[in-house]
Amino acid sequence: MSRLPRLRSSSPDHHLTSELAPALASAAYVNTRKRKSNIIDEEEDDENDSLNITNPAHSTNSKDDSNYSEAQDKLTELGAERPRKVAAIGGAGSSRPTRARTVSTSAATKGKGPLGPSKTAPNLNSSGSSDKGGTKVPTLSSSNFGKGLPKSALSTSRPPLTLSKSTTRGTSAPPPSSSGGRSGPVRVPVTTARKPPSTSAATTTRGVGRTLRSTASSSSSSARPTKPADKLTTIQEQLASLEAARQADSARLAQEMASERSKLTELQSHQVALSKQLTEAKSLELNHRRELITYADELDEMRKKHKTEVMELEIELRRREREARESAEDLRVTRGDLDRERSTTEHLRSTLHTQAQTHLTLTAENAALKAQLSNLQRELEKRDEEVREMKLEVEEKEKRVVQMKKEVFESETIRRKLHNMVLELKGNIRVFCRVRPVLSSDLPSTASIEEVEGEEELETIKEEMKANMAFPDKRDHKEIVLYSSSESAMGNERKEVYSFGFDRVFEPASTQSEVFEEISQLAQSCIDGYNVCIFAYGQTGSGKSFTMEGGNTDSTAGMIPRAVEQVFRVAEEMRSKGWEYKIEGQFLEIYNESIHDLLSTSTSSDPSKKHEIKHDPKTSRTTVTDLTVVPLTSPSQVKLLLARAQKRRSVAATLMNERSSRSHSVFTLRISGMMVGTGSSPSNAEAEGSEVIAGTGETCEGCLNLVDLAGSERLNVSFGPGVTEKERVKETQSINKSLSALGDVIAALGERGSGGIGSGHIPYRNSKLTYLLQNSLSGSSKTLMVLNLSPLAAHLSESLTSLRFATKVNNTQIGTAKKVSKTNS
Ligand SMILES: Nc1ncnc2c1ncn2[C@@H]1O[C@H](COP(=O)(O)OP(=O)(O)OP(=O)(O)O)[C@@H](O)[C@H]1O
Repeated sequence: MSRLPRLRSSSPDHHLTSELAPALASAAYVNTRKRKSNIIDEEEDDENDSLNITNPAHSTNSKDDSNYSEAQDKLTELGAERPRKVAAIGGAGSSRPTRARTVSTSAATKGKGPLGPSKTAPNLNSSGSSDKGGTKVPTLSSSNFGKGLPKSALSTSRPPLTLSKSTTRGTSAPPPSSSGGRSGPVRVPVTTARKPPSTSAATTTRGVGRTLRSTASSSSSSARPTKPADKLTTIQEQLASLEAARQADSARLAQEMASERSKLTELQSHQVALSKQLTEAKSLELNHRRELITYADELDEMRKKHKTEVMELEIELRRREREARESAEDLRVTRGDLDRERSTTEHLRSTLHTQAQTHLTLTAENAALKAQLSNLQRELEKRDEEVREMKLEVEEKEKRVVQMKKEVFESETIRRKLHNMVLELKGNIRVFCRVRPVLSSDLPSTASIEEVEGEEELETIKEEMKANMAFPDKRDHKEIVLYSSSESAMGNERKEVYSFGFDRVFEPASTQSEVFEEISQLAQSCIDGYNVCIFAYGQTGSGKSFTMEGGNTDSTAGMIPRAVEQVFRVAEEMRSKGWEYKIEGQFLEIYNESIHDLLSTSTSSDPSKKHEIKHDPKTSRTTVTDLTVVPLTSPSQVKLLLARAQKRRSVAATLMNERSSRSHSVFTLRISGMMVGTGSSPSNAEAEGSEVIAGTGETCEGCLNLVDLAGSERLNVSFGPGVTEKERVKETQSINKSLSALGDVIAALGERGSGGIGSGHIPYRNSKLTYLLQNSLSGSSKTLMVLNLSPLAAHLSESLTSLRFATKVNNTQIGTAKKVSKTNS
């Protein structure tokens, strides 16, 4: 860049223009004259054709004028072109030469810019159009022409030549630049400036010819009839004047041609010199342009490099700024952390202070605790000593427990013996008497409850219905007295008193639990391995079923559920004493001397099933074939069995009406026990942790029979309307047979026990009932008969019969009961 001014100063415009202008002007002039001469020749030919007049002088003048004009244009062009090129180099700076030339050309065409009209253009005076004068010849003014040309070329004594500006040239040539401030040369358009003068001259010449011809023709046409000779004379005069003028011009032009030729020679030598200078200038310009290109390339390179560096610096700057921001953020965070750390440190200091105080306190407490610990250790040692002593004591006591258990076992055996002795002393067959209360159902239909107004009246009626009974033994409850009055044959009232004594008499107000309290001893005997048989004897409606089965509530539960409950309870108690028990139950009915299974799950009784009674003399065990035997695991299970049996009896009752009153039902509870010892069985929970007592293997099997006998009445009072005579007779015979057989068996047992006659035979086989209860009625069993009595006076006779039968049984000595047991040892 710094070298550019130097280039501009070394090539000033004015210097190059002053050197080139003369040579260019002469060269342009020669070329222009050559071309112009050809054009003039052509125009002269045209004029000669139209006028048929040959005028060499005029031809020469026209050719010279046009050549001069063209040379002037060429000079103008050359003079304008050189400064333009130099100006382009100096002014454009970095612009390339070729490009500058192109721009200059277009600008010259438009007549604008540095290549506008040159200063020489205004010097070309236009001295009017040839159209006006018609004969005016264009002249070149020497004063104007001298500018821009070498003085040597203009110093000729050539007459002033006035270049008449034609209308065509004036309108087509561009006007002088209005920007006047520009000092560059104005280029005259070459194309338009070259031809119009000659064309104008030719046109003028041709116009003159045509004018002459038209004038001649018009004058000849108009004057011919009048003065043709005058016209011809006028024309000849004009021709003469024209010829004189032409000759003068020819002479002048010849002189000028000579001077022009010498100028041409001089100009050619100048042209050669200028060509050399031009070549040198071009090479210099080329070098400068190369340098410029090189500098421009270097400049571009430097600019790119600079731009790259600037960009890198900007990136670096942004990176530094970002790092600065990050550093500032880190600094802020670090300050925050530092503040927090300071506060934490403060807090820790205060905590440390507190901890130090706490440490002192704890140290003091620790010392105290150590002292306390040593005390506790001493105490612990003392306690350990005590524990050891207590362990020894426990061991001693455990030994005592084992010893006591053995004593319990032995005492249990003794208890059983004593219990059995007590029962034997009481008698192996005992009789209880129970009188049921008067029920609302006992009231006559004429005195139903609804009709009875008050409780007292009801009680009064009940008292009136009662038989005259008394229970004089208020201490032992063993006596019942019945009073009856009858008329004798003489008509006198005969009062009779019947006193009966039994093992226990239960008044109407007695409860189920009071009755069972006496019976429970027999249940205990059953668990101990004795066969027990409990009868409920009495007329229909006397309360046999109530006594044996009872009601649905716990308070009204009968002997069967209570006995079962007690058996389970005692069996559980005996478990801790080394005894394991298995309990089974069966429930059958004897009706018309045939056995029916009341626990069968079939809906109807199978007549094909014949239940037979079998006795095992070795085990003294009685079994009934095809009878359902249910293992019992809980007392509540018995209630379900009783309900099932009741259901089957109800089904049978629909067929035979009140069959329960006309049949014997026997519930048998079979209890099998074994002395397995303690700890030998996982189910013996109480033995865990205690010393194991080996089982003796002793077994026992008891059988508890709870019998609800058929109604003992011998009259047909309770038979229903649906019972046929034959059935009635058969039922009555069966009941009488079985009950009398029972009485016979008891009587036979009594006789054998007392050593009387017929002691050898016991008629068990006379009825199914006695045969079934053979082992429970023999001397090896305990038998209890509960006599149920109706309290009603209407049933007094039957009550007396029952009391007499019971007394007979009660007076029987069956013998000594035997325990059914085996000992492995
Ligand atoms: N001690 C009593 N206390 C209250 N009610 C009783 C008592 N004894 C019996 N009964 C009632 O008397 C009625 C007859 O009793 P139950 O059916 O037991 O007589 P039964 O002798 O068994 O007659 P059947 O021989 O016809 O079976 C029943 O309604 C019963 O509830």
